[in-house]
Parts: sequence; C-alpha cells; structure tokens
Amino acid sequence: FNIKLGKLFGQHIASSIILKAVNGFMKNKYPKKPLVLSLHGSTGTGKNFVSKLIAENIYKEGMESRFVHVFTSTLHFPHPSQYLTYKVRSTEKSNVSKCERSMFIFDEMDKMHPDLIDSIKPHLEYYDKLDGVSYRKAIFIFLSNAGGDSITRTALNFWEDGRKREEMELKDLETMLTLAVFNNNQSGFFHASLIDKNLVDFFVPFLPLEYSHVVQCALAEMKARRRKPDWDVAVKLVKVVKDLVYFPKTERVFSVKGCKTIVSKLDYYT
Ligand SMILES: Nc1ncnc2c1ncn2[C@@H]1O[C@H](COP(=O)(O)OP(=O)(O)OP(=O)(O)O)[C@@H](O)[C@H]1O
Repeated sequence: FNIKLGKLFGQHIASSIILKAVNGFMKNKYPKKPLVLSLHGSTGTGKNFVSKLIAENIYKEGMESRFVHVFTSTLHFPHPSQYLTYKVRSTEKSNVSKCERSMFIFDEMDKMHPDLIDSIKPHLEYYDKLDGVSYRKAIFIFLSNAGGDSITRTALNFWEDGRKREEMELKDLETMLTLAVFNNNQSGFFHASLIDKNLVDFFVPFLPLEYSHVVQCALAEMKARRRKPDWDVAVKLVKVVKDLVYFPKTERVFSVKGCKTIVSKLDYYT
C-alpha cells in the first residue's frame, strides 16, 4: 500500500505527515489503536479534498464506499441528545464489524457538541474490543478551521521575512496550532479532552493557498472537465483567478477562500 497525494497542491507539510501516517498505519497488520488525524486550516485549503484522496487510495469506490462515513456537525447533530449519540454508535458499530478498515470523517469538528465527542472517545482508545467490535484498524479524520488563523499568521510572517514557503516546517506551526486549539473555549473539541489524553496522533496544518496554487486548482478542474486549454479558456481562467480576493490587500499573496470558489466561478465563466 502506497498512498498518492499528487493532486493536493501547496501543502508540503500536510502531504508529508499524511503520507507517512497513512502508509505506516496501513502497513501495520496489528495497530494498537485507530489512526486519528486532526486537520486544521482556513477555508478552501484542501482538508475535505485530502480526505477524499485518502478514501480513493484505500477503497475502490472512494467516498462512495460503504465503509466511509462522513458526519457533519450541523447536518447530523444540530442538537445534542442521547438519541443521536446512540445513533452514531450503532452506525459505527454495524459498519466496523463488516470492515475493520473503516474510515470516519467528522467535518466541522470544532462545532461538534462536547457530549458527542465524548461518545467517540472510547473508540479512539487502546481498547482491544468495544462491544465486540475492534476499531484498531479504523481511520478517524477530524476537520476544522480551529487554529487556521494562527497558521495563516505564521505563513504571512514567513513571507514578510522573505523566506520560502517550502522552508516552513511542522515545528514552525506546531506550538501555535496546539495553543490555538487548546485556547479555543468555544470549540467542543477543546472540552472533549481528546487532546489531554493524546488520542489524536497527528495535528495536520493546512497552509493558506497562493495565487499559483489557485491556478493549479483551476487547471486541474478544467482537466477534470476534459476541456482543452485553448487560448480563450486560458484568458478567462487567468481573469477568474485574478478576480478572487487575496490578502494582504496590496501584495495579494494568499487567497482568502483558498481554491473554494474557483470551481463555481469556472462554471460561470467557461
Ligand atoms: N490544496 C489543494 N489542492 C488541490 N485542490 C484543492 C486544494 N484546496 C482546495 N482544493 C479544491 O477546492 C475545493 C474545496 O476545498 P476543500 O473542500 O478541500 O476545502 P476545506 O479546507 O475542506 O474547506 P472548509 O474548511 O471550508 O471545509 C476542493 O474540492 C478542491 O477541488
């Protein structure tokens, strides 16, 4: 098993952590606990996208596989209740007993209710079996914007100091990221003591995307639509990418919404 993340642009730190973590985990026949990745970063930087890539690497049907489960805080759990907690458990259980290599993606983790996170917690620990089901080979992915601002600030500082983006290392972001996640009192994530108990294996930072990455995203999208990049399309594409909002205002280095709006804008222009 060798995971490929070639389609993920501009995320050298996230790519290298995820490659090592997932490859190592998939090669291990007897993992002691599930793999738990917590992905952080501002909007449109590739957190959902990389989850999809991981799923495509593991399952033939990718995100459509019945072993991939996506939970969105607002969609699945608008109100905390015992019933919902029970439901998550039963869905997890029935699916994991069929395939040990299941994948659970929790979107907007920072908006999840603490009770709910508490109910996931036992699944992440070192139990051999919980209710007769082993979760040790499952992969849990948490997505959130928590810490996104601090990641952006670090990237901006790097740029202001004239340093290359690629020189940025995990250690440049780690402390800031943990602090931001810990100090975010509003996020259920913080209350859930997932962090105190070291249940999360990797905190993965997603950097703000630059102009050149948005161009890459636009080209990838055109390719996916099997559009030949003719002159007309190229001119429009440059306009669409240029028209996005960037910061700092004058230098226009980072795209405010990453690659998020580029896809819908292409619909409109091309
Ligand atoms: N780093 C990237 N490399 C390649 N494509 C990207 C990248 N980031 C975003 N995209 C493209 O933009 C779309 C939106 O990004 P995605 O949904 O992954 O953002 P996100 O980080 O999960 O944002 P949010 O926090 O708002 O959920 C993706 O489907 C993908 O097409």
